Parts: sequence; structure tokens; C-alpha cells
Amino acid sequence: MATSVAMASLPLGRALTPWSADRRLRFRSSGIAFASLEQKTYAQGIKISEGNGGLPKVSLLSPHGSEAEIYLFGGCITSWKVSNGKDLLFVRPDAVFNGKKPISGGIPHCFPQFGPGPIQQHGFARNMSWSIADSDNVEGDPIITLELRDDPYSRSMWDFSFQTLYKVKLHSNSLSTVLTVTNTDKKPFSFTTALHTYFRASIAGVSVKGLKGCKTLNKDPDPSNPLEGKEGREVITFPGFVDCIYLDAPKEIFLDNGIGDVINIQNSNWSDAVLWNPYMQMESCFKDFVCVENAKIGQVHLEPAQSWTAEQKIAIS
Ligand SMILES: O=P(O)(O)OC[C@H]1O[C@@H](O)[C@H](O)[C@@H](O)[C@@H]1O
Repeated sequence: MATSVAMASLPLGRALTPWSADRRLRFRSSGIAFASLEQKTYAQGIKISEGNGGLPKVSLLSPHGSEAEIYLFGGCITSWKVSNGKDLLFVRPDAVFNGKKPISGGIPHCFPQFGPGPIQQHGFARNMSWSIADSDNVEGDPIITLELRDDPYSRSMWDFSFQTLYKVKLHSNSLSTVLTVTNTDKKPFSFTTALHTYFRASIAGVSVKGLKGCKTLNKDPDPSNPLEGKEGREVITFPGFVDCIYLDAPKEIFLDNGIGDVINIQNSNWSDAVLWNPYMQMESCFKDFVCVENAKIGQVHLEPAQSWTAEQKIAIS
């Protein structure tokens, strides 16, 4: 039976955005934020706790044994474990949890710019604190909806009023996310976006299937001036540096992570895909992950009050 616990957006979440050092210190020392977060009632299978660096973390726990963790800072899913306990996502060893720099790993947001472009690489959404807008439980599957709105920090880079809602649902063998961007301004805006998913992997054994025939924009060697091409391979492997955009990618692609799992990556309305492995640029960890990203590389144009939505579902067979 579906249980729904609707909550007002936490004003504190807004107050914590952007996550300046002063605010973080106040947050950590006073405990007000946690008290406020912990006092709320959440749907079954949802827990709020203090994560790395004292940052608030949402845990989703499924009765089937799967688990996910999401940091409100960046709205970043940092862990997705299926019932065998193996984490299918990867957080880089150099990741910091200081509420100032984006968390490097898991599923960071790129919004409102995939990049490169006029504002910071991958935009500011991964660098701001999201709030909890709602929680739910449908037939045992926990669901959390996070929200991000503009504030002076975002406005300093991108002067628009917006709302993004990010609904994360944990199933027994999959994790689905729905991202909705709404123009709450009086003027139109355009954006690009991506879910920059870091999958745990053994790079020598990694392959991606399903992208043959796509138009490509190869960011190697020059990310600002990508080379146009067409993917001719059924099976893409990662023998060296890879940084490539696939335009009009299919609704389903398959990742063999080289450590025993085939992950089915489905999407609706994420029109493009990105494959990235930094190879020797990240000598200490490139062997342990691959990024397979659902993206929207062409500008999404929204008139006032219009919304754009895209869904991603990652599942193991
Ligand atoms: O910001 P991060 O997590 O280090 O990722 C950077 C990489 O992200 C990828 O999505 C881009 O295609 C690369 O060009 C870029 O270098």
C-alpha cells in the first residue's frame, strides 16, 4: 500500500544555500539543521543522518535489501547497493565532503551547464545544498524528492529564478531518478544538464553497448572544440583516455562494469550520453570507475512557467 508523507520544503535547506564555510560551521556547531531534519517524519525506508564531513545524508532502505545514499549537498547520490551489498557507484578517493567543493563521485548533477561554458564547469547545482521536498513509500520502495531553487549564489552566475525537483526511487534491483526543471522567472531561460554518473568498475574489463550509429562529439583532444564523428563500434572499450559525447543516444544502453555486473541504463528525455574515463590524468583511480552519463547537450529552452523533465533508471539484470 502506498504511504505518502508530504512535507513542506524545509526553509532551513534554503537558508543553507549556498553552503558557505560560515554557514556550514554554524550548521555543524548548532545542530539546528539536523534537529530540524530529524524532527520531520519521513516515509518508511528513509533515514536522515550525519554523513562524511558532518553533511546531511539521506539513506533509502528497501525491504529487498537494496540501499542508496544521497547527500543534500549537491543532491548527490553517492551509493547504490543492491541486495548483495556491492556498491555499484564510485566515489573518487580525492572526493571532499566539506560543503564547499562538489562531491567527486556518485551521481553529481551538471546544471545549468554541462560545460565547458561561461560559468563553472558542470554548473552550480552540484555545489549547492538541496532541501527535502517530499518523501514517500510505494509498495515498499522508498522515494525522496529533493529541491533546489535559485539564491544569491546561483544568481551571481545565472540570473534566473528556477526550481529543480529530483525524485529518487529505490527498487529491489534498480534506482530511478526523475529530474524536473521549472522556469519560475518572468523571462525565458536555457540550460544544458547531465547526470554525471560514476560507476564502480575495473576499466580493463569495461564495455558499453548500444551506442553504435550515434553522432559523436569527441572532446579529446580539445573539450572546447570537439571533433564530430560517428560511432562505428558495437562494443566500446576503454583502453585509454575517453571523453566523448553521443548525440541522440538510444533509450537504453548497457554497461558491463568488468566486475561481474551488467547495468542497464534506461532513460526518457535524456537525449544524449557521455562516456568519460580520465586514464592517466587520474592515475590513482582511473582503473576503478567509468562515467556513463545521461545528458542534454543541446540547450533546453523554457518560457516562464514551463517545465522540462527527464528520467533515468539504472538496473542490474
Ligand atoms: O568534474 P569531474 O567530476 O571531475 O568530471 C570532469 C569530466 O566530466 C565529464 O563529464 C566531461 O565530459 C569531461 O570533459 C570532464 O573532464
